[in-house]
Amino acid sequence: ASLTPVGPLGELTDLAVKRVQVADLVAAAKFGTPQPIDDPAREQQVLDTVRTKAAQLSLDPENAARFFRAQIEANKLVQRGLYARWTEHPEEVPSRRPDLGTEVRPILDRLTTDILNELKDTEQLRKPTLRCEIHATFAERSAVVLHHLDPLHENALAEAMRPVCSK
Ligand SMILES: O=C(O)C(=O)C[C@]1(C(=O)O)C=C[C@@H](O)C=C1
Repeated sequence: ASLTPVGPLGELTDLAVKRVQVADLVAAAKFGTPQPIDDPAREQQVLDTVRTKAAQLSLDPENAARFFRAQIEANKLVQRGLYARWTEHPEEVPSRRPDLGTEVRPILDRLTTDILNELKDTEQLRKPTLRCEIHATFAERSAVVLHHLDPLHENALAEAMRPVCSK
């Protein structure tokens, strides 16, 4: 059985869901350590990689970077939400702390590649049109149901998908 959201933006939406879900691992890696949620140097590195790989795919690098800035904002939204939750309910803090550098960021790096390939595959559709907005809405709504997203991750997904039709 496929758990991919419906329509031509289903795969891209699915990858955005995966990225906001990895935010749980990022938060688990950082919570209770001095490592801050915001890491501007890492963000710069992610965006530099995005621009380089976008150019290799003949995608507009600035458009791709805009999409990834939204992915990063969405990721931080989840991290902050989980910090608030875990501060209030310490019993919900994950028992294992994943390693950010060797375990969590490599997952994000693979998602960067996958998302860029989907941006390429959906390039024709992703224009500021009602058609694109409708497909984005359907994919988002189905993702929320398929993945049982809680309000925190649902809001983060909405943030992540905001620039999807703004080619
Ligand atoms: O890699 C991290 O440390 C993260 O928190 C993930 C992430 C991202 O979404 O790529 C988000 C916030 C940080 O400022 C840097 C990067």
